[in-house]
Amino acid sequence: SSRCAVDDGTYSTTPLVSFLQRLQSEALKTRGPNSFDPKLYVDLPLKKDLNLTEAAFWKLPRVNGIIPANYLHRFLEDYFGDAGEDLVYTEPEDFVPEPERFLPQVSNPKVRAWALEVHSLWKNLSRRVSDNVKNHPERHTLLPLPEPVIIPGSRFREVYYWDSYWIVRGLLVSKMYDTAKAIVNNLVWLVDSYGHVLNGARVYYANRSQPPLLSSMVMEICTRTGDLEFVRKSLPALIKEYAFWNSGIHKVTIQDLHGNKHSLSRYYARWNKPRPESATIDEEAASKFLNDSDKEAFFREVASTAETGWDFSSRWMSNSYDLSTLSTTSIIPVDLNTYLYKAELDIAFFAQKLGDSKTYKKFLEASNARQFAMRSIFWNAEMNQWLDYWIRSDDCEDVHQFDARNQNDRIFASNFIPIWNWGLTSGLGENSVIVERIYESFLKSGLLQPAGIATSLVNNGQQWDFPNGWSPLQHIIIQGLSNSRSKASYGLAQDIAVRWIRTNYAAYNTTGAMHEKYDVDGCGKVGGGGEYKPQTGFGWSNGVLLALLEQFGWPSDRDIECSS
Ligand SMILES: OC[C@H]1O[C@H](O[C@H]2O[C@H](CO)[C@@H](O)[C@H](O)[C@H]2O)[C@H](O)[C@@H](O)[C@@H]1O
Repeated sequence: SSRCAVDDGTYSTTPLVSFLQRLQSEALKTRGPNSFDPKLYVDLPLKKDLNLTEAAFWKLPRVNGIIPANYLHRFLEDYFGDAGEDLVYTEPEDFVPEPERFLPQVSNPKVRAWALEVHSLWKNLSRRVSDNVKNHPERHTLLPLPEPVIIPGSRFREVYYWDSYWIVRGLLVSKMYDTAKAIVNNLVWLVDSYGHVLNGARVYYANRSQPPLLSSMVMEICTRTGDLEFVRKSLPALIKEYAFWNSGIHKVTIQDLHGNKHSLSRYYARWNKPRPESATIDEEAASKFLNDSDKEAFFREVASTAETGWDFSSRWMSNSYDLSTLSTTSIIPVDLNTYLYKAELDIAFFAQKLGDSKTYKKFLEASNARQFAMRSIFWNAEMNQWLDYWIRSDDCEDVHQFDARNQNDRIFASNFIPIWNWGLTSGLGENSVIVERIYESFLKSGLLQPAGIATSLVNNGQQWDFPNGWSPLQHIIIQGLSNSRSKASYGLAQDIAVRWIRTNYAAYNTTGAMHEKYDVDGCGKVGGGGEYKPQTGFGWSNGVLLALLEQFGWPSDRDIECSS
């Protein structure tokens, strides 16, 4: 990992988070590692003030340094509410059981009935922040978002940044425009308060963000509703968030072989300690590092990987099987820059609509520059894919010199994320030829599996690796393939959508739930691996399912069951 000195303005933690982390570590000693979820403890709301709670905690008896289980249990009951209790159920005001003209192209009765069930799941995932949080913010790690929220589900009891994009996509299919706007308004509130959208709406997530898709949410809502007033209100936050990703530690300058200097962005958390929500796990993982500065560097890589949304994946490791080789801050990622290119185009579009020609021009130029940069640094003409670029760990220069050997030629779904925006291929050759090459490259990559697109080809037990397939990645690549204007590519998009919908359906029938991730190795299999138990609910999977059903429909004579 990178050892270059960087002034990153590392975030300070709050007394509440420090205390809850201490509680988490004591609870692990008492309860043992089986089924232990460290996040639970940092989500607990306090019933009384922190000083009273801490005083009672220090008075608890310890036997051989361990708090006895019955004492811990009583302490938790007396001093804390349940995790998640600070968000209360609320019926979304714009929810109706069957919206008018809901999925008109889905005529198969089984699929229709299921789609309506998935639509009704928005009610399960709908919450508002309880008044307790507004009255006593210092007793909660939850942030007091002003408007109703949709959560991913299960242990993810709070709003997440990039999940929200696919939740918005699904809400738009469900015609829940006000709920979709409320989600964006909450994220705008986070930008106003913190200067960026947080990984999630908890104080312990303030040290990092997640893949930046806020402008894309505004764009989808604007396209559906034509609400320019909503765009006008959101635009300043989009511009402010853009600056966060394009300055300071997130900005990287690299000079290509022709002497052109390019500005690209990377993930970089302002944190070099264990993640509070997984502190016991991070401490254990870091125990193999002997000195403090190596530990700090490792914790920084861990938190920065959480910022990527791909936590964790061989994509960020120099040794695919060894988490201690995480090098995220030394990687310039293809997907992040694709999202930022999209943000530049979105902001330019909004500015033009609102008559702000200066902003329009500035962001259009920025998008052209990033297009050029991505072509120069990421594109690999032999593989016909875009590859993440690794900065060598001993390269501490302000301007890095491009070296083609530093492109990471391992195969990941992210190597195809730029097809979300075919504008990024401009300058790569004649459009239909390049589409054909990328299409062939994708087919040969090994990523396409019986039940969808695998995240990578490495089966190392990490959740953003083989054999897991994730809804957001399916959706982006399907969107890209279907937007290429090539018939073959559209056919492939539809084929992947059918595989994905079938596997979601089969798993729903056997487990009664929508899942956070799926195993694409076979139809109906749910995903696994990683540091926490697989979760259900699930915001982005519901959103992607509804969006795909809207785009491709489901005719009455097409089977929904897994084909043998
Ligand atoms: O608690 C561990 C980590 O959990 C989150 O990451 C995963 O769930 C998120 C919500 O669905 C999703 O956005 C992310 O892509 C998943 O990997 C959280 O975002 C991490 O910061 C956290 O450490």
